[in-house]
Amino acid sequence: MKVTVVGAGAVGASCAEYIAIKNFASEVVLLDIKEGFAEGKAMDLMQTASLNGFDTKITGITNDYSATANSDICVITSGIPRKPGMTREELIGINAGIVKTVSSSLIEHSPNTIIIVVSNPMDTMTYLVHKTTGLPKHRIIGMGGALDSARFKYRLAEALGAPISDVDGMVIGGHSDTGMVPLTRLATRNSVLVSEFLSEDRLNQVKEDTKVGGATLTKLLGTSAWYAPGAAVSGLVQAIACNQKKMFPCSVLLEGEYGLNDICIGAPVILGRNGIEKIVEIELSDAEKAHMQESSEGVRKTNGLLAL
Ligand SMILES: NC(=O)C1=CN([C@@H]2O[C@H](COP(=O)(O)OP(=O)(O)OC[C@H]3O[C@@H](n4cnc5c(N)ncnc54)[C@H](O)[C@@H]3O)[C@@H](O)[C@H]2O)C=CC1
Ligand SMILES: O=C([O-])CC(=O)C(=O)O
Repeated sequence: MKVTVVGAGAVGASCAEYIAIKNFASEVVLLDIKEGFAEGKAMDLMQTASLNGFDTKITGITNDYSATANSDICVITSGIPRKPGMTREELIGINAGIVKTVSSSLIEHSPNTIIIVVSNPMDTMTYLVHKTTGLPKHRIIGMGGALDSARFKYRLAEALGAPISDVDGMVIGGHSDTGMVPLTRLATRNSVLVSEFLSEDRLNQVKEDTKVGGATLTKLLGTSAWYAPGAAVSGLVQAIACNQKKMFPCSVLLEGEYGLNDICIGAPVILGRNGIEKIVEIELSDAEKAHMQESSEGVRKTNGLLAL
C-alpha cells in the first residue's frame, strides 16, 4: 500500500506520522514544493521509526511527481492555512490553483488512485477535483466531517463530564464555521441519547462550540490545527487501505441524496478498498434538513467563485 501526501506542512506531516505509527502502509511519500522541506520532514519522521516501532518507509521529495507513481491513495494538504479572523472560504484564491495543479500531476502518475482532499475551503476544493479530473466520484473524498465529529465528541464529553470513549456523534454538512450540522439529536452516551443528560441550551452550546472548532484553534495557535486533522485523515486512509467498511462523514458528490445535486458536501459514507462504497442516507428532522439546505447554499456560493 503506497500513500502519497502532498504538502509536508503541519497537516501533511502530522498525517504521515499517524499513518506510519498505525503501521498499515508499506510506503508514504511526502511531497512539497519547498526545496528540501519534505526530505527533511521524512528523515525526521523516519528517525522516530525505531522509537515508535513502525516499518512504514517514509520518503520526502521536492515537487517530483514521478516519486509518487502508482500510489493507491493520495492526500492533498498543499495550500495556505487561515490566520486568526479569516474564514476558510478566503483561502480559495490561492488554494484553488494549487489543488488543481497538484491533483492533475498526481493522477498523471497514479491514474487509479483514490484522492483525499484536505486543503480549504475543503468542500469546494473537493468539487474542483471532481470537476477538473474526471475521476469517478467514489475515488474523490473530502476530509472534514471526521475531524468535526471528533471535535463534537470532545465537546459532548466536556459537557457530560464523561470520557470521550463513552460518547458517539456525527457532524454532517459543509466544513465551515456556519455550515456544519452537528447531529445533537442522535448523539449518545453508551447508546443513551445525550438529551437525557443535557439541557437544550447546553446542547446548543455544544453545537456552536463544535461549528467554530477550527476558528477557536486558529485563534489560539495563530494558524490552523494539525494534530486532529492529521489523525482524522489517517483514519480515512486506514479505512480504505484495510478495507474496513467504516462509516465516516466525508465530503462527497451528491446526486439526489439529501435532496442535493451537483455539490460536494459532508454526508455519511462507507469507506473501503474502493474508496466511497456507499453514501448512507439517514432520516433528518425538519430543522436538520433546513440546516443542511442552508449549509449547501453556503458551499454553492463558494463553488461559484471557481473559474470552471
Ligand atoms: N479539511 C480539514 O479539515 C482541514 C484543512 N486544513 C487545510 O489544510 C491546508 C494545509 O494546512 P497546513 O498544513 O496547516 O499548512 P502549512 O502551511 O503548514 O503546509 C502547507 C504546505 O503546502 C506546501 N505547498 C504549497 N503549495 C504547494 C504545491 N503547489 N505543491 C506542493 N506543496 C505545496 C507548502 O510549501 C507547505 O509546506 C490548509 O489549506 C488548511 O486550511 C487544515 C486543517 C484541517
Ligand atoms: O480551521 C481551519 O482553517 C482548518 C480546518 O479546516 C480545521 O481545523 O477544521
